[in-house]
Parts: sequence; C-alpha cells; structure tokens
Amino acid sequence: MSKLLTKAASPPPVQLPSRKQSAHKGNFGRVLLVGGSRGMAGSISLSSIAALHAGAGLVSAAVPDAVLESVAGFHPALMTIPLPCDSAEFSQLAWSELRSRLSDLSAVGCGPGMGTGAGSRLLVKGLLSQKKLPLVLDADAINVLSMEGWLDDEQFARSDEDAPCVLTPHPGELQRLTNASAKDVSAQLQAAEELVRRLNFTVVVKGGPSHVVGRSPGDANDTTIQVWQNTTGNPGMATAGCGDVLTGVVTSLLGQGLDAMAAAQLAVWVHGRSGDESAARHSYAGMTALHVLETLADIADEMTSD
Ligand SMILES: NC(=O)C1=CN([C@@H]2O[C@H](COP(=O)(O)OP(=O)(O)OC[C@H]3O[C@@H](n4cnc5c(N)ncnc54)[C@H](O)[C@@H]3O)[C@@H](O)[C@H]2O)[C@@H](O)CC1
Ligand SMILES: Nc1ncnc2c1ncn2[C@@H]1O[C@H](COP(=O)(O)OP(=O)(O)O)[C@@H](O)[C@H]1O
Ligand SMILES: [Mg+2]
Repeated sequence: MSKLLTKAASPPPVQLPSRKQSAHKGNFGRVLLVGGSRGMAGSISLSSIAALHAGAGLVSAAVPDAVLESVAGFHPALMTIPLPCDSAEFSQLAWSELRSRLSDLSAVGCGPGMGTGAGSRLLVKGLLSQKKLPLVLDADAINVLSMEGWLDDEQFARSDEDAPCVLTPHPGELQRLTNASAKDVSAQLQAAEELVRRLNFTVVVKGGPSHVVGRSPGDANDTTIQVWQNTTGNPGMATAGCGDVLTGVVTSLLGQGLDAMAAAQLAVWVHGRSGDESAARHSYAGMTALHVLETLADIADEMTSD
C-alpha cells in the first residue's frame, strides 16, 4: 500500500464489518454496472473498477457490444456482458437480453456514459420496475427519468419490503429531474426530501460538499428524513469521471449488504477521502478520476471496523 499523506478529518459515518480469515469473494457481493457507449467507455469502466476497489467480491459490466473490448481491457478482474447495440448505444433489444442475467446479483448500478436513446430508456424502465435488486441510478439513467417523467408515477415507489433505490445526481441532473435550481442548495435538498418522502428512494445530492438524503431503516413508522452532510472531498474532484467512480462505490456497498442510507453515506465519505488523499499526492488541478479510483485501493480499509 502506498504511504498515506493524509488522515480523515472525521471518522466514517458507518463501517463495514471486519473480514474473517475464512472469507471468500461470495461474502462480498456480486454486482453489475450497466452503461457505457461509444465515446464514453471510460465512465462505466471507472464505475465497475471502483466497485472492485470498494471491496465487491465479483463485478461485471454490461455494456454495448461495440465497447466491450475497450471496457474489458481496463482491468483483468472485471467481467463483461456484451449487450445488443445500435451504432453507439444500447439497442432496444438490450433489456430483453439483460433481464435474464439479474438472478444471482446482489446490486446493480446503471447510467454512467449510457446515453439516453431508446435502448437506454427500456433498460432504465426495466431496472426501475424490478424491486428485488438494490439499484443505483446515475448520470444518463437520471436524465432518462427526467425525460420520461417516470418519477411522477407512484408505481416506481419502493416500500420498506422492496430492495432500495439510490439516485446520485449532480446539481445539473437534479435540476433536470425536479426543476430545483442547480445554484440553490437548499431548494435542491428540499426537492431530494420530496423524492424520499414520495418514493422512499435515497438521494445523494453531489457537490462540494455532498449530502445524502434518506430514511434510516428500522422502525417502519419512523418517517423522519435525514439530511446528512459529508465531511470529506475537495474541489480537485470537479473532474470528469469522479461521479462515475462514486456510482461504483455505492453499488459495491449495497452489494456488500449495507442499507441504502449507510451505503450512500459511507460511499460518499470514502470517495471524498480518496479525493483528499489524491489531492495531497498530486494537486487539485492535476488530479483525475483515475487517481481517485486508484487511491481507493490504499484507503478502503478505513471503511472497516478494526
Ligand atoms: N470518461 C467518460 O466516459 C465520461 C463520461 N461521462 C458521462 O457523460 C454523461 C454526461 O454527464 P456530464 O455530467 O458530463 O454532463 P451533464 O450535461 O449532465 O452535466 C454537465 C452540466 O451540468 C451542470 N452541472 C454539473 N455539475 C454541476 C454543479 N455541481 N453545479 C451546477 N451545475 C452543475 C453544468 O451545467 C454542466 O455543464 C454522463 O452519462 C456521464 O456518465 C462523464 O462522467 C465524464 C466522463
Ligand atoms: N468542489 C467539490 N468539492 C467536493 N466534491 C466535489 C466538488 N466538485 C465535484 N465533487 C464531487 O465529484 C463528483 C462529480 O460527479 P459528476 O459531476 O457526476 O462527475 P462525472 O459525471 O464527470 O463523473 C461528485 O461526487 C461530487 O460530489
Ligand atoms: Mg456524473
């Protein structure tokens, strides 16, 4: 492990259980990331490899056939699933192909680099409609929700018995989804609370700092909505692909069994922590999402109780 230059200013909000000597990769979840398109193969690769660095046992990336080799080439531990595509993006046949591959998964993340064409829309609708698998929707999956207005439809709400759904919009994506101005943090947090209240989703409002808005599990009658503010991260993270990395971390922690609020808080914390270490090792301007991704490997055990 490379020598750390920084220490966390505050402890993680929640922690993962420590790893038993007898552990095997099945203990740490089998997750799937869905996305990518020609020209944006990097985004889904960042998300998928981030899921590995956050401790997932097995990670697959379901991508348009046209970018399979590029995505597979990023990391030998990553498995890939080719899906039908038109010239650049998923085709309308992609969902019917993917739906039969969901059975033994523990979480799925969708959206990075996906594009918003007809194939992407069918995939988002299919993943949103199934309620057995924890789901993270980011980037173009959120843009599809905005374009189709699906979140106005209560049929997509999640009960406490359903698997959770986590949205991870940046302010621009949240503005498209809710009309709350990207420049008005309190309006955006109120809009996120409304999504939690109406649909029982968990929402990561990304930014500097990020917030996690959701309900803690446990007492079904406890309808309190928490708005938790992250204590890690820095402006060096305002760089292409940084959010794609977070998508993989949230998916990974859901797949390791954390509830939506805990997975989202811990993911945001460790992602910002990796951003802080990356800024110290490089510079605000010089660091990239790849540095944040790779530094996760050095600090991931800070998520685990001693
Ligand atoms: N290497 C890759 O393949 C990359 C692919 N990406 C994909 O590109 C697609 C488009 O995502 P982008 O986020 O780049 O484009 P968007 O058009 O969604 O967001 C960019 C715009 O949103 C607004 N915005 C973003 N963050 C904001 C903030 N903090 N405050 C106020 N306004 C803000 C700004 O107007 C900005 O111009 C996504 O599918 C994404 O996953 C990006 O993640 C970049 C890297
Ligand atoms: N000034 C900042 N301070 C802290 N974190 C930031 C800052 N700017 C961006 N980030 C983080 O970087 C990530 C950017 O996400 P996003 O805009 O989706 O990037 P991309 O889509 O290019 O991957 C988010 O997690 C956000 O919280
Ligand atoms: Mg993004």
